[in-house]
Amino acid sequence: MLKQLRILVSGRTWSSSLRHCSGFVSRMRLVNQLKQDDAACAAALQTGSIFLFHRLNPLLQRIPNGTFRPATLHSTEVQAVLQRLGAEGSLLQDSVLIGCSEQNQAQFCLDVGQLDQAAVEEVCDGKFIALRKAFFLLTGAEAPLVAKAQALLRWHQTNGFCSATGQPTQRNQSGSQRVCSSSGIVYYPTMSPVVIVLVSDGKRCLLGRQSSFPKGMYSALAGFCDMGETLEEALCREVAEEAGLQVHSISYSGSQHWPFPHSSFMLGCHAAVRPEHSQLSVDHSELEDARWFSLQEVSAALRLQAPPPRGAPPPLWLPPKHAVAHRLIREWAERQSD
Ligand SMILES: NC(=O)C1=CN([C@@H]2O[C@H](COP(=O)(O)OP(=O)(O)OC[C@H]3O[C@@H](n4cnc5c(N)ncnc54)[C@H](O)[C@@H]3O)[C@@H](O)[C@H]2O)C=CC1
Ligand SMILES: [Mg+2]
Repeated sequence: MLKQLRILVSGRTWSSSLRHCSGFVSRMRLVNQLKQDDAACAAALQTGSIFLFHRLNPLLQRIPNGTFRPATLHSTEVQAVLQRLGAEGSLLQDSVLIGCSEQNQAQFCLDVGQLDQAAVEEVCDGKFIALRKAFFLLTGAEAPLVAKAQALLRWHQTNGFCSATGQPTQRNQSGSQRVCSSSGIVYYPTMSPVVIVLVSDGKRCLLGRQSSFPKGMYSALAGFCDMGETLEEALCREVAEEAGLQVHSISYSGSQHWPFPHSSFMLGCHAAVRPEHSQLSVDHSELEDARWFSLQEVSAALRLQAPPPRGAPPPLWLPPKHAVAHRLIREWAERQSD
């Protein structure tokens, strides 16, 4: 492991200090070092693994048990693909650092949108699949990494110019920042904070749906935080706006990065309303519908394994397992059953 680390950081002396660190600590320190040190990051790219995208769609491979995983190629394999398709080898340098594997191998992502999609798919034995669909197909732990990769690639594709001077911005080797070539202003990737809350009246939970959701799907209420708001203020405002309710007893559950529509930082909470104040007044400009659901209805939806067949009347359908909304709904159902 140390030998590998030394190669990755081109012999920098700090690698010896990692000898006493846990695997997790050494990985975090390696990623932090690679963000700051262009030469070390360029060296790590030569031995790293790469997640490929085509116009922000990740490359997935079907594995023998019928499930999907993101295709991860060694950088030498990506170079061979580029060569075979007649692309510039320097395209590899556009790779963006996304993390570090448990084997201390640096992980990158690269968008090959300028190459012919079908040709890359054939050479790599995979398919580029829209992230919304890929999110339902990926059951392993890689889904958050793929989401992070897409978010970073999108940020680079849309932040090529300084919003103060209009001049081009240049990225560092890892892609952790961009700097305006004229003013020196430094830009970092951004996320929008979103509060998401499962409201309960003690016996039932409140779920809503937007018209853009798949038929039958309901989720916890969510909304973007306004500038200057606390998490609690944003939560109370969103529930008041969308459902006409006043909540109390807010408790934090967990967070997640969510790549849609761009890059949101979801802050998941539970909250309560008094049963005598549970009369809904739904804002239909924001939500197509919002309703109270019983434990029985929610438990049945949690047991569903596959989407409802086309044409069948849709039962209650919940967001995918790795969405924080799913986690909030499951937590509520477990507490009710206790
Ligand atoms: N991971 C999960 O479990 C879930 C994630 N979500 C995500 O939460 C996000 C927010 O939920 P909504 O009910 O749509 O929010 P919302 O209730 O705040 O309404 C969306 C509107 O807010 C405005 N807005 C304010 N700041 C914005 C910003 N930074 N970016 C975009 N729009 C902004 C826009 O006018 C937009 O149409 C959604 O984009 C959705 O993808 C929603 C439910 C479940
Ligand atoms: Mg909303």
